[in-house]
Amino acid sequence: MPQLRIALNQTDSCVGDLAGNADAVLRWTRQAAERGAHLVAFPEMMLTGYPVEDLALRPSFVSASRAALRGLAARLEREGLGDVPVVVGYLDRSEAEEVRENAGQPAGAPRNAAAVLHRGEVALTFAKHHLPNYGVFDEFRYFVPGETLPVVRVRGVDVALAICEDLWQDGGRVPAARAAGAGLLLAINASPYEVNKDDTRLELVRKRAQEAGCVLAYLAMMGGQDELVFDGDSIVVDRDGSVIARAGQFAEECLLLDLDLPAAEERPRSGVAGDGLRIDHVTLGAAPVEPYPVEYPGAVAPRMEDPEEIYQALVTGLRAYVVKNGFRSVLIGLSGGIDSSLVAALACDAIGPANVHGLSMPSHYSSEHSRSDAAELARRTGLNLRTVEVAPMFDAYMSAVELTGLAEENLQSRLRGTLLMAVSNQEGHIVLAPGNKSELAVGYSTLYGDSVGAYGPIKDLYKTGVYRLARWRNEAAARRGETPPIPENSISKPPSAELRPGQLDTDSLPDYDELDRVLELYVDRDLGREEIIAAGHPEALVTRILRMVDTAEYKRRQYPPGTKISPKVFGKDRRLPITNRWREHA
Ligand SMILES: Nc1ncnc2c1ncn2[C@@H]1O[C@H](COP(=O)(O)OP(=O)(O)OC[C@H]2O[C@@H]([n+]3cccc(C(=O)O)c3)[C@H](O)[C@@H]2O)[C@@H](O)[C@H]1O
Ligand SMILES: Nc1ncnc2c1ncn2[C@@H]1O[C@H](COP(=O)(O)OP(=O)(O)OP(=O)(O)O)[C@@H](O)[C@H]1O
Ligand SMILES: NC(=O)CC[C@H](N)C(=O)O
Repeated sequence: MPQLRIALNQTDSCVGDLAGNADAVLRWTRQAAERGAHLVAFPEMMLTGYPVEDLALRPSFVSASRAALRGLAARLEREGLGDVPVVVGYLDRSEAEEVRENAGQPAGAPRNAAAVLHRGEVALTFAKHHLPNYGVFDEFRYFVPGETLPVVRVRGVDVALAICEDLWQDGGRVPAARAAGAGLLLAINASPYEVNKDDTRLELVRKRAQEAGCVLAYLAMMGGQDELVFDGDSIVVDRDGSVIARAGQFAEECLLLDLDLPAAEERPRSGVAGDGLRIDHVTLGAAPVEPYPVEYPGAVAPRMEDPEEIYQALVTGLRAYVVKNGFRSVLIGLSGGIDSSLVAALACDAIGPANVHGLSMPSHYSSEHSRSDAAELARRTGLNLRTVEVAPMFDAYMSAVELTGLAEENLQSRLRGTLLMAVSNQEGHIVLAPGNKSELAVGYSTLYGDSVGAYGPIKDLYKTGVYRLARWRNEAAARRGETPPIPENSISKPPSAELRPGQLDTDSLPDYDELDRVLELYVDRDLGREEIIAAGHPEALVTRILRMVDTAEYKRRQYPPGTKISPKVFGKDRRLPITNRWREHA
C-alpha cells in the first residue's frame, strides 16, 4: 500500500490580505515540506480569507485573487517547494471554456474555488459544488457552483477534493469520490463555530467517509472574521468512520499524518462519476522522496468541555476583531456588574491586561459597590482603571434641558457612551459593548448609551450563560492556582442598571432563567406563541416577552457586531424587518 504523508494546515487568514495570506501558505508549506509531507493543504478560501462577502462581486478583487494564486505557485517553485503539491482555497471566476462544459453558468461569475499548485503551475482548479445559502451564508448571491469531481494522483494515490458544504449536503462529490475509486477524500473547510457543532461535524465526517468508501481528511480553518469564529478541530477518519486523528480547538497547527492508502488503478477513471460531476483527473509527477526518520501516526487532541469551549470561542473572536482591525487596546465602561466584568476578563485573556482600559463612571445613583467591585476587578486582572465622575456633566445637562423619567435616566447612560467614545478617539482604544443576548432580545439597553461600541463580545450569550461563563472562568483560575479574575460580589449581587435609586433588572424584566428559556424557543428555534405556551410557559409571560422582542428590532439593528456562538446570532442568522406589524400576540 502506498503511504502518503499529508499536512493539514489548520491556519488563520485575513480577509483581503492576499499578500499576508500567501506568505502564511509559504511559511506553513516550508515547515510541512521539511517534515517530509507529500501533500500539503490549506482551508477554504485561505488566500482571500473567508467569507469575502460582496468583495466577491468586485472584478478587481477576483482578478487580484487569481493573480495572487499564480504568484504563489511561482514563489513556491522559486523557493524550492514546488515538488510538494499544495491545495489552497481562493476566489476565482468561471472561464468561458468551462461555461461550455457546465452549460448555463455565466462566464466571469465568481467561484468559491481551490487549486492544486505544483512545480510552479496551477495544476488543477475546481469550485465548490454545493453552495450554502442559509444562516450566515449567502453563497447563491455570490458564486456559481463547480460541476467537476477533481482528483489528483499523488504518489500513486487518487485524492478526490471537496470544499466544505460539499460534505454537508447529500449527493455530489461524496458519492462521486466513491464512483471515481478515490483512495482519499480531502475536504477543505471554513466552518463557523457554534455550540455543539463539533459533535455534528464529527458525525457528518464519519458518515461521509463511509459513503465515500475511503479515508476522509477534513481540514478546518482557525481564527475569526468579524462575527464568525473558526474553531479548527480538523478531523481524519477511516473508511469505516473511526477517527484516526483530530487537531486541537482554537489553535493554528499542522496536523501531519502518515496514511496507508489504496493504490490507484493504473488507468484513471474518467467520464461522469455520479450526480453529473465530470471527473477532472490530474496525475502529479512525484519527486523522489528520501526515507524519513520520524513517523507521524496521528493523535487525537483532547476536547474542551462546553464552558471552556464557549469561552475560548469568545476570546478568539474578540482577539481576531481587535488585532485584524489594527488595534492594540480596548476600552470598557466598568460598572462592577457581571456583564462588563466578564467582557473585561475576556479582553484580558484575548489581548493581555496591559492593553485593557476600564472606565468607572459613577453618577448620582451609582452604588458604592459599583466602584469597589470595578476596582477589585482591576486589582485581580491587572487591567488599567480610571474614574471619571458623570455627576457634574449630568447636572450641567439637567440645568440646560428639562428631563424627567426615562429621559433623565438614560442621560447618564448616554454621558457614559460619549465619554467612552471621547477617550477612544483620544487614546486609540476601541470600545467594547457589554450587552448580552437577553438584553439585546428584549431591548434592555440605551441607544447611544450603554450600546455604544465597536464590538460586542457577549452579544450572542444569554444572561444565564454570562453567569455560567463567569463562574467557569473563576473556577478555572482557581484550579490553576491563579487569582480568579471576576469579583465574587459581581457574580452574586442582583443585576442592576443603576439609573435610578434602587433599580433592579427584575423591575422591568422577568427572572433571567425564565426569560432565557422563552427566548431560546422564540429567537433560536423560531417557535410561535402558541407552541411556546404549549411547551409549558405562562401565557401572560410569553405575551410580554414576545412583545418586547418584536419591538426591539430597531435597537438590535444599531448594535455593534459581536461574536457568534449560537446557531442564531442576531444579525445575519436572524433577519427581521424593523417596520413590521405582524405580532404573535394579540
Ligand atoms: N421603531 C423604532 N425605530 C427607530 N427608533 C425607535 C423606534 N421605536 C422607538 N425608537 C426610538 O428609541 C428611543 C427609545 O430607546 P432608548 O432611547 O434606548 O430608551 P428606552 O428603550 O426607552 O430605555 C432604555 C431602557 O434600557 C434599560 N437599561 C438596561 C440596562 C442598562 C441600561 C444603561 O443604559 O446602562 C439601560 C433602561 O432601564 C431602560 O428600560 C425612542 O426615544 C425613539 O426615539
Ligand atoms: N458606574 C458605571 N461606570 C462605568 N460604566 C458603567 C456604569 N454603569 C453602567 N455602566 C456601563 O453600562 C453597561 C450596562 O449596564 P448593565 O447594568 O446592563 O451591565 P452590568 O452592570 O455590567 O451588569 P449587570 O446588568 O449584571 O449589573 C455596563 O456594562 C457598563 O459598561
Ligand atoms: N463554508 C461552508 O461551506 C460552511 C457551510 C457548512 N454547513 C458549515 O457550517 O460548516
